[in-house]
Amino acid sequence: MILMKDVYKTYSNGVTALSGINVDIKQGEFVYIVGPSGAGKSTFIKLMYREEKPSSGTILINDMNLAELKNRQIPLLRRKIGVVFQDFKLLPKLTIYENIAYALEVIEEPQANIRKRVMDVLEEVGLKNKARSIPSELSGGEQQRVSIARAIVNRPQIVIADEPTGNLDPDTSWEIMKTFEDINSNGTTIIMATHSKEIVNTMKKRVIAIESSMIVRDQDQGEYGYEI
Ligand SMILES: Nc1ncnc2c1ncn2[C@@H]1O[C@H](COP(=O)(O)OP(=O)(O)OP(=O)(O)O)[C@@H](O)[C@H]1O
Repeated sequence: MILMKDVYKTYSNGVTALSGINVDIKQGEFVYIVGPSGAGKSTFIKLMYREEKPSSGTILINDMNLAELKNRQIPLLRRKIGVVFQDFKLLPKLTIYENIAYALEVIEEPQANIRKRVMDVLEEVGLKNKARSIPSELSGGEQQRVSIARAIVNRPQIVIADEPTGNLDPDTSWEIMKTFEDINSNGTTIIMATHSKEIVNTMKKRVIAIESSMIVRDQDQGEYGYEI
């Protein structure tokens, strides 16, 4: 379902962020990406949703080869993948409803379906009563739940998250992790970069560790493995 074969990524400034990456992630897996700052985790994630292109190698997402993907095909990929960021990336002037509806409008979902789909997903994350609020009226944890709702409103097969609890306190982080577990229990693949030792060690999922641009560990029911 997600396959990387001999993937390299060197940025235009000459920094090699990934070298010789080989990985195979099956539908329904929950995978943590761990490793020191600057190791290449965000780059690994950006390659999967085609924010960045590999310098060489093959990346297959459901048989779609991202290295060969044309720009006009990117919306097709984004229907399969939802993305959640540390800083939420909500549009500050739009309501919660509009923020989520926007994700459906850009993929040209028929208007008639949008209202029901947005309200359904807001119910799933427990924020139906916040539909008319704007992001600054919500707590950090609520804003992150909105961004998760936006990521899953297309019912993607894969959700990728780059340090989604990085700006949240421990209790709120656990609520967010519960939401990700619920999404995963419906068969959605989750790939999450994190610096949270406590979360990784408690959840006992597959752990891929990246150090200095290479995968140095790939364990089922793995541990965080670093002191901080
Ligand atoms: N757009 C870019 N242009 C040039 N170099 C970059 C770019 N993005 C990242 N890098 C470099 O690539 C390397 C890997 O960065 P990356 O952001 O993937 O690391 P990371 O493991 O996600 O780090 P962190 O845990 O701090 O978020 C770093 O040396 C970084 O400076």
